[in-house]
Amino acid sequence: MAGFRDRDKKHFPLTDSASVISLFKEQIEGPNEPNLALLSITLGCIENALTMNRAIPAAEESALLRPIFPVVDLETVEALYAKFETLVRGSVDLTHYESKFSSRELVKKISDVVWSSLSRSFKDKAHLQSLYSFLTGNKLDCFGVALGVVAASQILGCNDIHLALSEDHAWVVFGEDGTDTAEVTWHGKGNEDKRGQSIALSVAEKSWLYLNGQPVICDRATEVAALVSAANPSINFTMDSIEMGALQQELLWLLYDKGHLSKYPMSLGNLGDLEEISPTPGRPPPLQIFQEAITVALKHYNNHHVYPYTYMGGYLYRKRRYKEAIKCWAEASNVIRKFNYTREDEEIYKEFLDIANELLPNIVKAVSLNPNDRVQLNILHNPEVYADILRFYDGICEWEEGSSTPVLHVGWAQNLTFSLNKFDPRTRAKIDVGRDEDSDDDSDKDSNDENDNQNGKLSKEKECTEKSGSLQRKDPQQALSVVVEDLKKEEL
Ligand SMILES: CC1(C)CN=C(N2CCN(c3ncnc4sc(C(F)(F)C(F)(F)F)cc34)CC2)S1
Repeated sequence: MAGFRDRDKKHFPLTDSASVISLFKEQIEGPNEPNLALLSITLGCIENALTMNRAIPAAEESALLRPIFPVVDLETVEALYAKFETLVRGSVDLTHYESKFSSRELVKKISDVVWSSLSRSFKDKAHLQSLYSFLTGNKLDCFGVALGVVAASQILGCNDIHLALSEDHAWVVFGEDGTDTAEVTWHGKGNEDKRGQSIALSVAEKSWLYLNGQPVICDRATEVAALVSAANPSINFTMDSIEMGALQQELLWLLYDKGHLSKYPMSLGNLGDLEEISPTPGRPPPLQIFQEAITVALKHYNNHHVYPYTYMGGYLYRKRRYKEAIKCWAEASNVIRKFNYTREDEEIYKEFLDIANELLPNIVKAVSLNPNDRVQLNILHNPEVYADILRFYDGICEWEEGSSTPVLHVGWAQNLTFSLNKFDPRTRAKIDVGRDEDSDDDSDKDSNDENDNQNGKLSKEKECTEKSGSLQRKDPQQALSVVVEDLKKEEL
């Protein structure tokens, strides 16, 4: 049972990042499980002090120089913790729930306790992810509600209730073997919340939002990693708190060294981004951390996570390593093609739209401006790069196939042709799209069709042929130009 123990209290008042690190270190090392409410309140209090109302009036120029780490008093944290504990224990009468393991009704009740305390103001601002925000402002974002439910569960002694994380949604798992699932928060804008409902396999099977049944299932230490990862050092659109970013970075390395990021690709991505901003001496370079996230996704999540590839692709793009960035985006597309697009997948749609309609065209423009740039080895004459761009688009076409909602529109086609036409025709002739030689025995293809049909996904050949006449994918450029024609017709 979590509680605010004397061993926790001895760290206070927290006066610098070292004291925060030692509090988290002791909490993670045990012997008791880390107290999520205590850590979320504490980190939220520090984030609030370091990022809110930081507009520095010119008169206080010296403020820019003076260290501003806030002092976190025991009284402040203890009062907020007691408020949360009173709310939770006062609202949930555990005598109504006799079972050793949690029931769906109990999970829904705990979710209702957090939910009913929320103010109605809009919830997609920053800094709404901690219990500090909940207890001082009755505001939480969708992640914060899920974390609050798990922190409340811990206070109630429901140690089977744990956080489940996809790349854009959070829910809980519970029950005897931890495989029951329940929505506890909302998702996106204008979607009715489904709190209390299970993440039925039918929904999870093909949608990116639920990662096809491959979410990150947290234990208490991974839940600490999630609340640390969710910390937000930004002061405003253009400025970050250096102190908050450094604290988040040190906490992530503490969790990394204890193995608590080893099944959490996004937290490794966050760490890689922080290392790019401010490298820690003696630690691996960002690229190695991003590679580790990809390896985790391959090993533990059957390569169903997109973000490990877009973390690395974004980094390589910023370093102007365009050939490698495009390779990463082709790999990201190789993941998304396994899903069917649904209307709640907007976040990843925007990610691919940005790559296709901003980043790729920027690269093609940049390298065509100075074709003799030895560094770029003029990627417009590199058949591998051209093939990767085709793979990138092919994955998005396959993502759309069998989906309830269309993905592509003529804007995509315009950018597609802009990017592809910049490649030298001889280069385009050099690639092999791996089309099958005309084989006599079509049985395996039929069986493929059959399997594909079962998953509601027609085979690429069949769908592509149907979509664009008797196309035999002789020439990829022809294939794409036919798809482009179709899209233009649809637009008219
Ligand atoms: C390559 C990128 C565009 C750069 N940042 C990315 N992030 C930033 C951090 N981020 C995250 N980083 C750590 N953990 C989580 S859990 C989570 C979520 F499940 F969606 C939740 F909880 F609903 F918000 C999101 C998320 C979301 C993805 S992906």
